[in-house]
Amino acid sequence: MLETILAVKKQEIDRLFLPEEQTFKHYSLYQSLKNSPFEAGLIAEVKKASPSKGIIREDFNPVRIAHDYNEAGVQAISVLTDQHFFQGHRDFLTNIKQVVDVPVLRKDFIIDSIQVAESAYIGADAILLIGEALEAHQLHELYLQAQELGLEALVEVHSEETLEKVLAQFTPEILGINNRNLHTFETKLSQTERMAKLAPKESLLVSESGVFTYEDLQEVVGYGAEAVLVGESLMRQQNIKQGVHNLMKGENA
Ligand SMILES: O=C(O)c1ccccc1NCC(=O)[C@H](O)[C@H](O)COP(=O)(O)O
Repeated sequence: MLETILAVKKQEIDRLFLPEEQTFKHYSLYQSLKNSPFEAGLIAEVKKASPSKGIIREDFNPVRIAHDYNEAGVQAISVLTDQHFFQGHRDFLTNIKQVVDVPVLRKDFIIDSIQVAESAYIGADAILLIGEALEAHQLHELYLQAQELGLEALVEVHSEETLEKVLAQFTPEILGINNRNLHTFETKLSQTERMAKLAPKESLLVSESGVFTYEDLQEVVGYGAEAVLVGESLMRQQNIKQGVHNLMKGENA
């Protein structure tokens, strides 16, 4: 699946145009996650559909969802901007940026410098860079480009092999462990346990995918995660604010 997504992404890049320049207020993802009042920082995702689950939320108003996340006290909002596989759009991010005062992460498959520039143009505070999608030197170049443009990067890896490859090049400030294997879609929270042992102490560790409940949150925090990235579980909640509360504090709190 990852190869298919990247092949489509390359075609999109050939047709990509930059939108008009706008000014946006910036928020730091790292600082926001570090200062979370919960047991871990929460990056709450705006995600209508996915290759592994199909449509996740029929009643999908991205700005309303992001507004509710913001009111619920999340530390950051992740916005899927990929259209083809996730039914996202880059305009979702720009529109969301107008109504929230937390950092906004652009969730897409970034493999080219023009997409990093585009991310700054559309108002992202941070971008996702996927270790499995890039050579380590390319990833580092895009990371440095993002920094020059005032963006942070969440550097995501799934396997030990990819983590070693990235760390041989540089130490990311924010390191995501994706519990989902992007080739098979198998998702195990124990991936965070395995990978946390190899992660540098200096990196802020984010556990991504497959976190559904407060018990799941406690499990990955126990493995060393300082933040979680959650999509499906929150997107299936009718009441988003209650969903954030239940996830971060437990249903009986
Ligand atoms: O979610 C998918 O099916 C997927 C498939 C292929 C590549 C990436 C995919 N997801 C991106 C993500 O990393 C998740 O949206 C994110 O970590 C949240 O996961 P979840 O809480 O399990 O929705």
